[in-house]
Amino acid sequence: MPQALLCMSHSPLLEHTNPPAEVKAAVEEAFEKARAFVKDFDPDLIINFGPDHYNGFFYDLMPPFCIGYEALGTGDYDSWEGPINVPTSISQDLAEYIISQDIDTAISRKMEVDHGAVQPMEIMYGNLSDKPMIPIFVNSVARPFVKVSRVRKFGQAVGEFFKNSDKKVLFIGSGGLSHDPPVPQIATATEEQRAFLTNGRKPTPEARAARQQRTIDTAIAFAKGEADIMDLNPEWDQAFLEICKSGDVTGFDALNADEMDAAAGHSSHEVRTWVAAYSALKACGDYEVTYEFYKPIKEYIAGFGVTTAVIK
Ligand SMILES: O=C(O)CCc1cccc(O)c1O
Ligand SMILES: [Fe+2]
Repeated sequence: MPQALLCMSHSPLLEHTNPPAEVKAAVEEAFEKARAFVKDFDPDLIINFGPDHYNGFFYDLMPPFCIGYEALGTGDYDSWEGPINVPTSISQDLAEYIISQDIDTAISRKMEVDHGAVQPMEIMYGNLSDKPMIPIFVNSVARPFVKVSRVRKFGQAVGEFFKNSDKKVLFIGSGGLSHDPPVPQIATATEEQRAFLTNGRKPTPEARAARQQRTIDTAIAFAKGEADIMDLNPEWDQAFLEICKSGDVTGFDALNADEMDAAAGHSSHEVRTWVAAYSALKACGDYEVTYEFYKPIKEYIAGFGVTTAVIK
């Protein structure tokens, strides 16, 4: 059965800040195009490569990759909260296949996934309880990072597993492109932030609300040119989109984490989810990108991209 791909940026600010009406309309149109694509492809199974922002994964135990056997949404920023419809036996077979290919992966029987992982599914389907989905965590904020070539090989192994599947599989990647939202980094964290990054699971409602308000305030200031975060980088984003469209996923290998921090912001590493998804699709066959949307949107703190692709 065939495979397809949807990669898109996410932002918890979609419902919290107000870009100009034409920008909102353009984003809504991109979502509509993506929904039509997904509806037309009508997958049996979703393989969802998602990041996490210290809602499900912390420095008490930080794997580069983790396959969810069972999972639940953390509900941060009013995202999906509670159980997700994960086909556990397929997750298990996938993990067994990946390690048989000399690629390591963590697994979780209770994986917690945040807004970053669930937002594409919420936009496509409105819930995470109907369509079967295997959540795959790809570490995209917490150093140390594996090389991008490793993410490509991990994605490739996932793709190979589904190449001859009897199910129609949609690979989703969620995140990016250039952006630098106010997520603390371990290297520059205060004592209080270090404690949160290591042990911040199940925040109090007050702590969660404060964190969310800080992001919203930063986005509003950023749009006015007044925030102390790095600018978006449309040139970097376009170059990344060119690699996606080239069909040569080894082109991702040249991405380097230090350079990405400097050029595209400390959350640009979320494109690792795209690298994994595109590499998975490529393992199933030569692909073509059938739709691309891109706009740098300060109110969402995101170089905002949406792409779809199919096997040629
Ligand atoms: O509070 C957070 O954890 C960061 C929220 C956030 C903001 C803008 C773009 C993103 O991709 C994102 O995840
Ligand atoms: Fe994010």
